Amino acid sequence: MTDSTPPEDHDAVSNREKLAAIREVIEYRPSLAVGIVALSVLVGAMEGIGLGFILPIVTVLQDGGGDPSGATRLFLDAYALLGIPFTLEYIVAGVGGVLAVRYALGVCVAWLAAILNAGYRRHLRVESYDAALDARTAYFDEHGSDELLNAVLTQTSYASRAITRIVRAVKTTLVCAAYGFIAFLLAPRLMAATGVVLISFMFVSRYAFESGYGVGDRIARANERVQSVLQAGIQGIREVKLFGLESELRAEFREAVDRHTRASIRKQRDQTALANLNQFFAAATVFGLIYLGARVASLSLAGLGVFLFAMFRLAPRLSSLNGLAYDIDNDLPHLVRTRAFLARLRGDREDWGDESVDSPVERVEFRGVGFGYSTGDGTVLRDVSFAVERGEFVAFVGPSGAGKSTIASLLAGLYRPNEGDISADGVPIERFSVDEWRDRVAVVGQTPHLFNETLRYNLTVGNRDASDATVAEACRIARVTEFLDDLPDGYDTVLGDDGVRLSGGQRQRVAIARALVTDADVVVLDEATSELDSHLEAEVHAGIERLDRDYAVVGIAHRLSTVTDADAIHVMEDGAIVESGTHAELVTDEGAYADLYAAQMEQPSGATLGAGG
Ligand SMILES: Nc1ncnc2c1ncn2[C@@H]1O[C@H](COP(=O)(O)OP(=O)(O)OP(=O)(O)O)[C@@H](O)[C@H]1O
Repeated sequence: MTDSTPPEDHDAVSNREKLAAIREVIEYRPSLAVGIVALSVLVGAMEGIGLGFILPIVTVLQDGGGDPSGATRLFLDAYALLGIPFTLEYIVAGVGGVLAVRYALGVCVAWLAAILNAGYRRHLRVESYDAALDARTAYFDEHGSDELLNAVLTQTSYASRAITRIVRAVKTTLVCAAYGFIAFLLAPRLMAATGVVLISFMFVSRYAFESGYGVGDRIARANERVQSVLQAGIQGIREVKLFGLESELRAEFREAVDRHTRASIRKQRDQTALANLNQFFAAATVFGLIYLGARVASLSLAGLGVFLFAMFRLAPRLSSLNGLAYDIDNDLPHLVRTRAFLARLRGDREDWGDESVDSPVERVEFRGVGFGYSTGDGTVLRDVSFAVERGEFVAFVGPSGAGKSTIASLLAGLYRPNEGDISADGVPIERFSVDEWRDRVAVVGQTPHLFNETLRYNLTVGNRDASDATVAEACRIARVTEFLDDLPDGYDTVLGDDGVRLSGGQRQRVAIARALVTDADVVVLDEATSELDSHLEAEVHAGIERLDRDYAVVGIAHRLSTVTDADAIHVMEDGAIVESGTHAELVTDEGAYADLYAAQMEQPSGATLGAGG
C-alpha cells in the first residue's frame, strides 16, 4: 500500500495550471465548446429580449401604444417587419415564444455540456488506462496501483464535473450580461454603480472563506487515501485476517474517511454560507436600487419596472455565479491532478524500437549487465555476462536475493540494465518492437498471476490462436490434465481472483502450460515448479526437455536436483556470477556450488537452497 502521489500544495498550483487544464478541455472537442458558447450567447440574447418585452407591455397598457419611443419602438418595428399586429395579446404571445426558445436553447446547452462532460471523462479514463498499460514496470514499483485506480475511477468523475460547472458559469455569465446590458441602457450610471458594488462584494465574500481550491484539494487527497486503504484491506484480505490487521486497517480507514467527511462538511458549509450571504446582499442591493431608481435616476414607470425586474433576476444569478466560481475552484484540483497524473504516466512509457525479431531466436546474450531498481537502494546485478542458445538449458542458482529473478525480468525487458547490454542474435533487445520481443520470451514467474477468467482464457493469454491440440499437449506436459477432471467445467472453469480456486502447485502448472502454449523461443522458468513435489517436478522438467520444439530454457532454482542436467549452471551471489560450469565441473571444482550440492544431498528430499523463493 502506498500513500499515492505526494499531495502537491494547493497554493503551488498556479492559475496558469488551472487555465491550462480548462484549455485542454476546450481543445478536446473545440466544436462542442464553440457550440456551447454560441448557444449560451443566444440564451443571453433571448433572455434580454424577453426582459425587454416588459417595456412594450407597460407602454401599451398605459397609452395603447400610441407613439412609442426608445426600445418599445424597436419592438414595434420588429412586429411591423413580421406583419404581426402590435397588440397586447400578440406582445404577450411574443414573450411566450421568445422564452420558449430561450429555455429550449438552455436544454441544448445542458445537453452539449453533458456530451462534453461524459466524453471528456471517457477520454481521461481511456487515456489513463492506455498510458498505464504502456508505462514502465518501474512506474508500478514506484507508485503502486492505488493512484491509478483512484485517478481512473474517482478523479476523472470529479474532473468532468468541473466541466459541467464551467459551462453553467459561462451561460449564467452571458445571461447576467444581458440583464446588465438592458439595465445599463435604462440607467447607465445607476447600473455601473450597482455593477461595481455587486462585483466588489463577490470578491470580498470569496476572500472571507477558504478558497474552494484548498478544500477541493483536501477532498481529492482524502479520496486517494480512502482508495489506498480500501485496496490494501481487500487485496490482502487473507493476510489481514491471518495477522489480525483488521483493527489497524479499520483505524486507518476511519481516519481517511473522517478526513474526507470533515473536508466535505467544510465545503458544503462554506458553499451554503456563501450562497446565503450573496443572496442577502443581493436583496439589500435591490431595495437600495428601488429607492435610487425612483429618487435619483427618475426613471419612467415602465423603465423603473424593467430596471427592477432586471435587478431581481440579475442578483440571484450573480450570487449563483459566485457559488459556481467557488465550486469550479473546488473541482479544479481534480482536473489539474488528473492531467498531471496522465502527463506523468505518458512520460513514463516503455522505450522500445520497432525492429522485428527474426524468429527463432538462436542466441540471447547478457554482456556486462549492471542493474539497480529505482525503488531499491543499491546495485542488484553487477557485471553479469552469460549466453543461452536455442536448444540449451542454462540454470541460475544461488541464495535468496542474489538477483536471479532480476535476470528473468531484464530478459523479458520489464526493466532496462543500467550498464552493459542484452542482445538477441547480436541485436540489443530494446531495438525490437516490444510486442514482438515479448512474444519470443515466455516467463513463468515465482508467483504467476492468473486472471479471474476461464482456464482456457488463462492458458491462451500468450497465444490466442492456439489450437485445442496445442493447449491439450501443453496441459499434458505441465500435468494440468491430472486435475482437469476435478474442475467443474473443465477448460471452461472460471479460476477466481488470481486463480483462488487452485492450489499453489496447480497454479504453477497452469502457468507452465500457458508458457508452453505461447509460441516463444526463450522460456524462463523462475522457481516455476517450486510448489510441486520432487516427483512431479522431475516429470514436468522431463516433459519440457522431450518437446520437439527447441527452446532456449533459462531455469532458476533452489532445488539443485532440477538443474543437474543443465548445459551451464551459473552460481550467483550478491548480484554477481561467481561460478559457472556444468554440474559435473562445478562439483569437481569443489567451490560454492559443490558445497551447496553437498549440503542439499545431506538434507531430506526436497531440501532447498537459500531461504526464500
Ligand atoms: N521491484 C523491486 N524494487 C526494488 N528492489 C527489488 C525489486 N525486486 C527485487 N528487488 C531487490 O533486488 C534484489 C534481488 O532480487 P531477486 O528477486 O532478483 O533475487 P532472487 O535471487 O531471485 O531471490 P529469490 O531466490 O528469493 O527469489 C533483492 O535484494 C530484492 O530486494
